[in-house]
Amino acid sequence: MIQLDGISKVYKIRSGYMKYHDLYALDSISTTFRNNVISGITGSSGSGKTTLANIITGYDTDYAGQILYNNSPVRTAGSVRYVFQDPYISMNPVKTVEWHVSTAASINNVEISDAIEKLEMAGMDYSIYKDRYGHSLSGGELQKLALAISIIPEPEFIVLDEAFSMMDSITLFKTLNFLKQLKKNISIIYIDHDINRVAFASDYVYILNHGKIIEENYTDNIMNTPLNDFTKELIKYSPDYHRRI
Ligand SMILES: Nc1ncnc2c1ncn2[C@@H]1O[C@H](COP(=O)(O)OP(=O)(O)OP(=O)(O)O)[C@@H](O)[C@H]1O
Repeated sequence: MIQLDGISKVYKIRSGYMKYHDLYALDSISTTFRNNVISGITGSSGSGKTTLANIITGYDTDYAGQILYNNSPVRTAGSVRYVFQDPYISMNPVKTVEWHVSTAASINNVEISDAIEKLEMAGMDYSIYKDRYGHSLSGGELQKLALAISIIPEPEFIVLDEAFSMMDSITLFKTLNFLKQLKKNISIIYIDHDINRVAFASDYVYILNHGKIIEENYTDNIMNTPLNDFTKELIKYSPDYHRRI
């Protein structure tokens, strides 16, 4: 369980010569991400999703408020893994798939056969991909590899920040269904700006707007009886063939 208590993140934005104003990327967020569920976070561009992911994963430590990981302010090493938006940054382009998998296995003291199994579960055939270099993989393939690497150590939580944005719809469908198997062992925070994708994958949904959680609820409640006007807009304007103009 990850509990956030009054998390705020302020950027100083230059607004003229020697003049600055405060931008609240996150504004006093208090909530809980429970174990063994898929928690979906959505909201418009700039609403604070990546900022929140950076803080939960310990990537950004410059914030106000407190975070508790299973009731402790100290995050156990490796207990929360982060899958970034951009796999071209997180995966090494001049190393092979075999190198990525074996390195993740040895760093985390995992049998190579178990690490390969994780890759296969994430939808990559090891025998086909093992000699491929990072630079030769497509964005979607790299994103599958990044997901597999994140689950090799069996962390308590993974935080997926737009981590499947380059996948085609069939691969995405299979990957989101795979998350549903994963959640038995790994708790998941899934961030996506598309509320329909978040609703498809998640048990519980958090709506971020201007750095605040303006609504959170079980997925069916959010999608069928949204309370906040902004949530209603996110649903209304999410692209859907049946409502095309
Ligand atoms: N390093 C920075 N300096 C100043 N402002 C920043 C910085 N990083 C983010 N911001 C601002 O903080 C706010 C939240 O940004 P964040 O990247 O968390 O949004 P987001 O919801 O992830 O957006 P997107 O869906 O477009 O990735 C935005 O207004 C952004 O411009």
